[in-house]
Amino acid sequence: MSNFQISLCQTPVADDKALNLQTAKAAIEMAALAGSHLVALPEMFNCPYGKEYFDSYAEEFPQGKTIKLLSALAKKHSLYLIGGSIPEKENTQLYNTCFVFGPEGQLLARHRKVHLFDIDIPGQISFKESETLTPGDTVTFFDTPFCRVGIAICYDIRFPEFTRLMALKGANLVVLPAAFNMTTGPAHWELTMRARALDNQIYLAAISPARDQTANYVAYGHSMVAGPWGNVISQANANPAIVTAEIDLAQLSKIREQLPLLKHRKPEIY
Ligand SMILES: NC(=O)CCC(=O)C(=O)O
Repeated sequence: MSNFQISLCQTPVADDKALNLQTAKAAIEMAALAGSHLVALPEMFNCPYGKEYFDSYAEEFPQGKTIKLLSALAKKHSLYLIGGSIPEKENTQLYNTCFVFGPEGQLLARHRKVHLFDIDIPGQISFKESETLTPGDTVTFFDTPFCRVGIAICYDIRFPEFTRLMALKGANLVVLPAAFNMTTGPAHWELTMRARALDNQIYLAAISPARDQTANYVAYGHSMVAGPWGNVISQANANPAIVTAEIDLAQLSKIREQLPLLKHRKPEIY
């Protein structure tokens, strides 16, 4: 099969974890009804994005409430469910983790954010994930009957080598649960997603929470799918939304034949 449909659920995130789960469940159900084969949620979709929240919202695999819900929903709707990310606890460590479940409800992948978001732009935004979170250390994929899918989380996308590795290992789609902010979002969100898609001639799907101006960390929104030509296929604004797009693998192959960027690399020189 060379075409399949994906949906990105740009859900709002509240302080109330149970409400966040209800919101995610309703969005996944809508995406399933729309006929999507793969559905994805935003970064930290069950928890406000702030280091003071991570520990109390964190869950352990496999018994965590969010984790069990994601597995059950993937099975119920028989789809690939990329569970955004949640704070995950293992022993005493906390991670920013994406759990991926397949159509039988089975765990297919677990990506722990590798590049922690530690930035300081005076007067605008300061954030230090490394004060509470431990980084992961793997490049993460899973296989579907459609194509291989790579997973990264938000700031991971800033590092071109990371996405390039996924493309070289055969990922045709990279899914990125993310939460850019109101400083870097307008400046870099679309540019970065399109650049990673174009350089690697892949589809790139980035999913943000909806914007909440009253939150401590205001997410940019604008969940989007970029294509292998570097084009924007579909993009939300800042409001809650479900972004649906067709992934056309024949088109991807055609672009790679006509403009064989990956074949023309000279790694022996660089
Ligand atoms: N949650 C994150 O990793 C935020 C990354 C971000 O905003 C950026 O500009 O990069």
